[in-house]
Amino acid sequence: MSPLSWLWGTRLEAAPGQCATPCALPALSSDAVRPPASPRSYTHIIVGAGTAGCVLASRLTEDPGCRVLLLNPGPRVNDVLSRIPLMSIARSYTPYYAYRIDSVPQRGLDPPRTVSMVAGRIVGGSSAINASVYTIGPDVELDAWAEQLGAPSWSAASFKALFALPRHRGQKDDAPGPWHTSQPVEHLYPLTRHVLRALREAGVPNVDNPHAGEGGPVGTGSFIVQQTHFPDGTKAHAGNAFLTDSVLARPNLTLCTGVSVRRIYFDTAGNGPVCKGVFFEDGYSGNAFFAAASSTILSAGCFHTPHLLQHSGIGPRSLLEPHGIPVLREHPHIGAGLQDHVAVPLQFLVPYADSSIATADGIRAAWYGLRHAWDYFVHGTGSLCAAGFMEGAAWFSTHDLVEEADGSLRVKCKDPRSSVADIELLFTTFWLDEALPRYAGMEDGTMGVSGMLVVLTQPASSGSVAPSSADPRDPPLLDAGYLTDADGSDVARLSRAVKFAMGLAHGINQSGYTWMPASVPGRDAMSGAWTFEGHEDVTRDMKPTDFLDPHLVPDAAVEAYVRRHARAIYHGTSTCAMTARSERKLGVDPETLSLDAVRGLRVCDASVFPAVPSTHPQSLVVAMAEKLARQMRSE
Ligand SMILES: Cc1cc2nc3c(=O)[nH]c(=O)nc-3n(C[C@H](O)[C@H](O)[C@H](O)COP(=O)(O)OP(=O)(O)OC[C@H]3O[C@@H](n4cnc5c(N)ncnc54)[C@H](O)[C@@H]3O)c2cc1C
Repeated sequence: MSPLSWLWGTRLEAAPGQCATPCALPALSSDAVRPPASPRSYTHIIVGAGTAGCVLASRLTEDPGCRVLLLNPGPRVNDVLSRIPLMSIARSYTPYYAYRIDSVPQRGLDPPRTVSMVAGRIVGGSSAINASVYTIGPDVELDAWAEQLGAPSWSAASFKALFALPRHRGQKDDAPGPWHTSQPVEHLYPLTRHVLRALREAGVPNVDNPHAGEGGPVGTGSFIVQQTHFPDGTKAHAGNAFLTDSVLARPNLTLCTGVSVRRIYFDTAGNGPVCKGVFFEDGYSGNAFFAAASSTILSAGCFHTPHLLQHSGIGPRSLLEPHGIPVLREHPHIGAGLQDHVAVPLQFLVPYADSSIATADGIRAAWYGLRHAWDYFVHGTGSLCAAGFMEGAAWFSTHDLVEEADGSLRVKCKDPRSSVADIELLFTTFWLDEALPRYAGMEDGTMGVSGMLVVLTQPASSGSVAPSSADPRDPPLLDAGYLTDADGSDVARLSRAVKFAMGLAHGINQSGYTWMPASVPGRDAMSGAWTFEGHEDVTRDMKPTDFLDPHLVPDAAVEAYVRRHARAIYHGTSTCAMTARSERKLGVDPETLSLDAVRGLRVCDASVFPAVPSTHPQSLVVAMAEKLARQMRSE
């Protein structure tokens, strides 16, 4: 490989030979509503070369008799930055690589505000720009879905062989498929060690490998995060793990990048709509094209899959008619049910050397970069492997939180493998604000910053995806419905978890390690003010570390902080959810992933999950796509 291609990789945007670029198909007028007389035809069209789409394309084309067209708006990118886990996530801020759509103002937040919702645009989709965290949910969660859906194939036992099992560094690489995961960080920042000890003492056991052992992955435990990496430390995502150069060279696979599907074409002549193909548009020339197939799979992700269906006349009448979109088949649930993990960031000051602050600190950044580049390129380890600077994590259920006689909160869980966590704590050695502030307290350069995300992984709230206009090019209206559940359970559980987290921080400070509050309830990170609104009398005599003492912090201050600071962590799901076969409620069939009452169309991406899973979703998206591909090949 030449140094230049090592740096830049090969960008497939319309590469001759590998991409039947739109120019190889006859262009149509941009307002064409009917397909040409003899369109180019494929066995399957896959809409979206994202996480699920890449797996499906790779597996389906193992059968040489099947011809697949894979369509994606963004290019295939394999330059050096896309391979370094820490750098690849930074691309989630750039429109060329990622969609960033502002939600409608979230009325559950105070004050109501928009929240940026992010999804991958390049080949590999969100898996190519995400934080690489690899988690498999507890068996009991999938088993509950299987029962709720009346679909035995969703049980944990049928998924078991489809998950990549994480290995530790140094272990033999025996991953069953192309998807690899590992615990990349060999040296831990001191904070992570303190946090793991504090968690253990508070009842959350330290687990070496949460995915190993009998009875499935743990639902209550604390550990070093596992991330999707190849053995050399390079980021593994669906695009580079499943769509390798040799897969792309298959004559029966056509990857077409730089194009967006604008409408699904249905034949309505017979008994119900039958999907016959898709209209798509070249993002560069604006030309429109049509391709036909007997089977179309929508894998455009939880925002764009329902949006595309709605613009094709499949969705709730009440959302389509105001925009003049003709209703082909009313599907009241398409676009409903958007769920996401919602997170509350707490931020702390730590000794400068125990933080990754140096990466953003002028001349020190160069030295830091060189030191960590050495670790990464020579040993395949270190901070550049830890996307989001995440080292430690913990899961537990708020049902297991009990208040001790001294008022502190502890986790008491009888069987760590039989619980489904509704809280995840994620520890980072960096700040968590998108605005990258300099916190009050860091001015003299002796302190760095670290963060903890308190994540609600089983929210009761949900929202929706809806068309914003008659034009499918306009981004959808996204409403995540954060913290809007009627009985307020989301805020209540998050607040309890924030109190537990503050107790951890308080204990760490008391043990002698400096973990000072920077942004916590009662502390305004930017102004440096310490106060509880309406409780100024309490605040007056409090030292900074007292603001971590859950006994001194009023519940109302914690709840106010939760509503003020809650943010997305981009795990959206459930906008075209599977529904139980017995219920006869229109949705996606759990056994075949076909859309009810429509023929020739399946949905395979995070939008089909009946609810957001309790752990990070990419492992389940990949396993589901593997499962569907096996099933389709045996049909
Ligand atoms: C910033 C970020 C960090 C995350 N971190 C983690 C993590 O650490 N661990 C984890 O497990 N999960 C994480 N996630 C979530 C996880 O990556 C997603 O849940 C998962 O990858 C979704 O897969 P998908 O196949 O449903 O959709 P995607 O992977 O998003 O794929 C959708 C594809 O469809 C394409 N598309 C969209 N519209 C059209 C159209 N009109 N025509 C054709 N193609 C179209 C898109 O370009 C994209 O390639 C993160 C997500 C983000 C955004």
